[in-house]
Amino acid sequence: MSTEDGVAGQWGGTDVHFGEDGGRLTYGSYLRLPQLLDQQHLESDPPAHDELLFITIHQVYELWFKQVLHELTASRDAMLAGELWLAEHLLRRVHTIERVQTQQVDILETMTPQDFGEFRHRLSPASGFQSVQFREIEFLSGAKDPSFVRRFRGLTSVEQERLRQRLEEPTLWDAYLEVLRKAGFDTDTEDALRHALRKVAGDRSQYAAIWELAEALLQHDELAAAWRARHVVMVERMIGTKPGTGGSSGANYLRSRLDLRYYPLLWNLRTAL
Ligand code: HEM
Ligand SMILES: N[C@@H](CC(=O)c1ccccc1NC=O)C(=O)O
Repeated sequence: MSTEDGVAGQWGGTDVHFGEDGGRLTYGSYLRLPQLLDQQHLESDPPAHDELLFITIHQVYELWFKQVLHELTASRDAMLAGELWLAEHLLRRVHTIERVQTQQVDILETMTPQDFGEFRHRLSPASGFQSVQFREIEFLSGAKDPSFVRRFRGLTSVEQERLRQRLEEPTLWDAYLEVLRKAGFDTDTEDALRHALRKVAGDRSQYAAIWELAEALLQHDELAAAWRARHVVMVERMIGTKPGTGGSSGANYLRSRLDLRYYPLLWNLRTAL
């Protein structure tokens, strides 16, 4: 038996041509690989070896941001529809993606400051500060800050519209308040809300789903904070105290954002437990 016969036998004894079922869908056409793999264009000339890594890492971040927005939007809508198990299930998927995103910093840190320096000067005034999806995640999570929209330079009208929409629509926190109201809690004042959160925390057998949802929100908040902390340390390693290509003070600006929390009341609750 020839090697060819052996392979054919293994796959059912017929002459199989993988992915040629009437010339329809293939792996590459389904995943749009010709398009996807043609989107890495270096600014450096002659090409700096590490610029491909820099572009790839950022593109992977943006793909995960797209997925995170998909899941967070659905989680918010599940809360509004009273489907608490689904809201929690989707948030847990988001946590897993967020952990991977923070770990990706390890890959970028295999680039030295000297090798980054070969193409960094070509990037100005572009910067991660201009990531629309990153800002959408912040807004949807609960940290709406319209001043970021004003500070964006060079947004397309589609991007502007996406951010405007995110500023208008309910956040994950708004949806959680709706969950509390449906369970009979008063959420009109901050005091009433604190009282509701303490009550949920104090009777976990009665409010299991509502408590677990709050824990999943807090986890999302903690993982976002972990990414910010990891990013700023990477920045110090790469560029020290140099100003950023986006026009900010660099690491100093990023440090000013480390205290950001999406759900301060869930953190304050800890002191009262
Ligand atoms: C060599 C690696 C990196 C360096 C040196 C760096 C540096 C910086 C600096 C200095 C800023 C402040 C804005 C400015 O440029 O003035 C910034 C902001 C930002 N960067 Fe990076 N960055 C790096 C990698 C990344 C990666 C991989 C991502 C993933 C998407 C990212 C996302 C962001 C975001 C979202 C902001 C805005 C943060 C905020 O406003 O809170 N950065 N970065
Ligand atoms: N802001 C960085 C450059 C940088 O990292 C960057 C540049 C263009 C697009 C995305 C970037 N990533 C994060 O800021 C710097 O100042 O070195």
